[in-house]
Amino acid sequence: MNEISINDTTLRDGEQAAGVAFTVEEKVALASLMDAIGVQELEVGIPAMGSEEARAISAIVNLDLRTSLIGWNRAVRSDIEASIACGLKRVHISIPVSEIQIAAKFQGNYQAVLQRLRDAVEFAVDRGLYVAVGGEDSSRASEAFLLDVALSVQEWGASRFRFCDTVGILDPLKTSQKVANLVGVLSIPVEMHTHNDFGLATANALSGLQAGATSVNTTVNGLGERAGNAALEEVVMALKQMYGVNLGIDTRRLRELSGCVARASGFSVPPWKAIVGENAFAHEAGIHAHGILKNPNTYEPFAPEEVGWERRLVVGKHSGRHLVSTVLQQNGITLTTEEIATVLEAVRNLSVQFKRSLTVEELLNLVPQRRIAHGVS
Ligand SMILES: CC(=O)SCCNC(=O)CCNC(=O)[C@H](O)C(C)(C)COP(=O)(O)OP(=O)(O)OC[C@H]1O[C@@H](n2cnc3c(N)ncnc32)[C@H](O)[C@@H]1OP(=O)(O)O
Ligand SMILES: O=C(O)CCC(=O)C(=O)O
Repeated sequence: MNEISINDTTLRDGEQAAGVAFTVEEKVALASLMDAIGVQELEVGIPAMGSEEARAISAIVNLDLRTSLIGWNRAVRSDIEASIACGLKRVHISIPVSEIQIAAKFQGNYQAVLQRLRDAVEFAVDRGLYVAVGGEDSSRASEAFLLDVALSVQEWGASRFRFCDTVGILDPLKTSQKVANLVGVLSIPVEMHTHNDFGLATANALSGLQAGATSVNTTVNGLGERAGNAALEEVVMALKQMYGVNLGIDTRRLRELSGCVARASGFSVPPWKAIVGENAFAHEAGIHAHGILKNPNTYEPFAPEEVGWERRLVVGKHSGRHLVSTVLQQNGITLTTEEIATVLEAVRNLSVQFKRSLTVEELLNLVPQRRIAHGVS
């Protein structure tokens, strides 16, 4: 793979998730944390929204972070002026490229789309801005028109083209073909923007990178429109672990970042969420726990500490005698094989009754009293 960089859009597409509204303070805190962690670029929001949004973007600009900051704009001069007013030096200009979008927004007039885009790109380039262009709904666009738009903006002075799978309808193979075609004709870098409507956002983002894209839009926790975007933590860890690409991001703080975004967005992370979910490194099942106790690599793709977690072994309905006896021994109790079997039976019954795993205290309460006295003495 080529050199890759992250352009995280938690503060733009992430915040577009229905029901999410960050305060100025939250946007500033999240930008600062992502900067501290080493995310290379942040799409900070939409200056044309004005009021609080513009205030938040200006406040982030004033932090003078190491990370590059880019604002999202329509192909409209006043949007770009709003970005300039916030102090941004980099603008992303979006334009619909599929037939369905152009019909809905530009009465099917392709020439008008190109004209408006040219006007916006040249307006921004003339003002000395770094200009990136996004082909909204690239995945449903005709290949000829997509290439026409991408080559045109390259000629007009844009420095990057974003391939958007706006409604998340691609699979990794189709993504690879479409992105390879684009990369093949462009000399400017291609950025991936993928949505998760079929649960393929991360896979498609990685596929685009393998096909030659060099920048990727992510959001923390996969937050974003509808089913969300490619998750920062998934893309970063997949690149690191599967492809040996280290982006220089402090992955040990990914869990902390996830918690901050969960709190600010008001949406908690499901326990089974890859990388940052609370069960990502928890083991209850007997066969798994037995394996983990011998060698954690049996059931963990990488060490939990790498992303800020600790391994958890929990006793519950699916546990076996190895885990139960290990936890008891850690608490000074050694039981006979028969006694372990009895405790295990009780663990199963209680877990079903409680509909959850047991605390260590609850496990100890299942041990015959005389053994506890014996074990502790
Ligand atoms: C796929 C994506 O995620 S795209 C990003 C979407 N994000 C958002 O919409 C969140 C922020 N949006 C907003 O705050 C508002 O929509 C604003 C400020 C951008 C515009 O607000 P309003 O003027 O009230 O317009 P409204 O949102 O109702 O309609 C969108 C207008 O933008 C036009 N438009 C949509 N995309 C583009 C584009 N890429 N370039 C130029 N014009 C566009 C629409 O055709 C419509 O124009 P019209 O008013 O002439 O019919
Ligand atoms: O940047 C663009 O052009 C649109 C990005 C986007 O949010 C999308 O396509 O879903």
